[in-house]
Amino acid sequence: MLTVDGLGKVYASHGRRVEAIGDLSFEVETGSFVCIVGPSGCGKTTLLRCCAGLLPPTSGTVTLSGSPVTGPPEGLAVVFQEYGRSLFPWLRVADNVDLPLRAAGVDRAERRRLVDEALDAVGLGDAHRAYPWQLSGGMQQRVAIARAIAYQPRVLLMDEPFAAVDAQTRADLEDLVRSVWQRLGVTLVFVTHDIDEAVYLGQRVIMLTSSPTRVAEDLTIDLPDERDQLTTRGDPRFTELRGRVYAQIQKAKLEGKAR
Ligand SMILES: Nc1ncnc2c1ncn2[C@@H]1O[C@H](COP(=O)(O)OP(=O)(O)OP(=O)(O)O)[C@@H](O)[C@H]1O
Repeated sequence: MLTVDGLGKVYASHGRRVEAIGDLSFEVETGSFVCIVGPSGCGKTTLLRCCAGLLPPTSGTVTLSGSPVTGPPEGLAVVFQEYGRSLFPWLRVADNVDLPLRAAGVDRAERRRLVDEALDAVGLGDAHRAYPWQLSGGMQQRVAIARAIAYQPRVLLMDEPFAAVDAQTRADLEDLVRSVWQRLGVTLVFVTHDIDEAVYLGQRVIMLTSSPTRVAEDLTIDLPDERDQLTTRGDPRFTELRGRVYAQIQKAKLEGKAR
């Protein structure tokens, strides 16, 4: 279980004070898939960074399986939006995927197996020896996902990972992430500004208000577990759910402007 309890974050530098997160509390059950949406600048990245132990909260706590998160916890992986900056350009694809396993002290044979398996899973079984800059944006993001999968995390945090790829690649990557989640049983927290994506992917969608951020609504996505781009997105219930999320985000934006 990942628990965010009374989380607050204020950035203060050079005399400027930004209350990015007001007071956030929610729980993510082990093995579940939760999407987080909210207006631009409402603190989604800040929230993920606090969950990943990369940023200390100003108030409140994040706990993972009962232990307070005070630094990057073991068994947690993050996939960021900027794949271009998250891969090392001087390392080949396989070495990029291998890096966290090496750091974790996994033995050589096991590392090779995990790297092969992860690259196969993302459809890059033939790209081991390529450099990241030789690949398209979508392929680079696949490498970043492979690196996270190979590490076999218990918790995977994804921060707008498909924002910079084209629509077709994005649909493929969405399905890839759902299949990885189903196969690995990982706890997945996925931040996106795309309402349709959140409803398509998640079992729950947590909607945030504008800064200072709170939970506006925590919506259960009661669509069948087996999802595909055509049937699911054509389901009248999908349209209802996306309408509800859209209305909530519009409300949050208007309230943000009125503040
Ligand atoms: N390092 C920082 N120092 C000062 N202010 C910051 C810092 N990082 C973020 N902020 C501010 O905190 C607020 C929330 O930023 P954050 O990036 O978490 O939002 P977001 O919801 O992820 O945004 P977007 O949807 O546009 O990606 C913004 O007002 C931003 O300017």
